[in-house]
Amino acid sequence: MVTKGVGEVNLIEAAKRAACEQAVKDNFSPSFKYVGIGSGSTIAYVVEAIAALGPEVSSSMKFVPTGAGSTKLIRDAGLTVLQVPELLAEVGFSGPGTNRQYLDIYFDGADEVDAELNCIKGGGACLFQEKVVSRLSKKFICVADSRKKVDRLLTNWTYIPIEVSPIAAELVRQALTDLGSKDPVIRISPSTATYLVTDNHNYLIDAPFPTLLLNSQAELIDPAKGLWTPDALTAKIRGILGVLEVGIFSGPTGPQATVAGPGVEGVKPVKIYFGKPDGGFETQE
Ligand SMILES: O=C(CO)[C@H](O)[C@H](O)COP(=O)(O)O
Repeated sequence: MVTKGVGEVNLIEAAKRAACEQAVKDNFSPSFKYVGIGSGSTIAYVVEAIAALGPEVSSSMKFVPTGAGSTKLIRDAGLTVLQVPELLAEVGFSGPGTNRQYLDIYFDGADEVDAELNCIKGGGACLFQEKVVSRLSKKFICVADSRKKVDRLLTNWTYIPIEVSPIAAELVRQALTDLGSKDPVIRISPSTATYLVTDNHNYLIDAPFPTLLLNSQAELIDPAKGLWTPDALTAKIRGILGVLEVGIFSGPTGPQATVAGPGVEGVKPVKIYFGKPDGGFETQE
C-alpha cells in the first residue's frame, strides 16, 4: 500500500476545496428549492461552502442525499434533508409527459472523468442513488481534484464499480469475466473485513477492464473512432442478470432527462471543476 505524506494529503484537500468553492460560487443560486448532494470526501467541501452562505440562503431549500453518508453530511451542516421518495411525493410525481427534473442542481465527485465528461463513480459505494439523483436533476456539476482528469476512462482508475444483488453476485462475476474483465472482485468493507453492503442492501463488484481488450470487441466500439464507448460498455454490463447499476455516468450531457438510447440515460455532468494543489482550478464543459 502506498502511504501519502501529510504534505501531499493537504495539497489534495486544498485542490478539492478549491474545486468545490468555485463550483458553488458559479452555480449556486438563492432561488433554488431542491439541491442534490453526492457522496465521497470531495462533496464535503460543497456542503461546507453552501452552509457558509448562511441560513438566510439555505433554510428555504431542501437537500437530497445519495446515501447514508451524504444524509449525515447534510444534517451535520444544519441543512434540511429530503430523501428521494419524499421528494417525489412532494413534487407530485406524475405520469408520462412530465420532465422529471425536479432538482435545480446536483453536485457530486467522481473517481475519473474523461474529455467528454463521462465519469466513473462508485468508489465510495453510492453509485446507484447517485445515478437516480442525477437523473432527477436539471444539471450535474462535478467536483474533483485534478488527478481525476483523463482523456479516456480506465486510464488511471482501473475498474468499473457495479452494484449487484447479493444472491447473483457470483453469477455476475462469472459473466463479467466472460466479458473480458480481469479478476472482478466483490468489494470488501475495510471496517468489517466482510463483503461491503451498500445502502440498498446489495454488494459491489469492482471489475477491472483492460482497455486494449475493450477496443477489440466490435460491439463496444464507436466505428468512427475505433475505440470502446462508455455507453456501450454500460449497456452491456447492465444486461447481466443481477446487475442493479453500473458506475459509468455517460449518455448525453444534460438536460438529464434526455434518453440516449435503450438503457442509456443522460446522467453525466454538464460541467466539471478540477481543483489544483495550488488552490487554483480549471473547468471542462
Ligand atoms: O462516486 C462516488 C461515491 O460513490 C464518489 O463521488 C467518488 O468515489 C469520489 O470520491 P472522493 O470525492 O472521495 O474522491
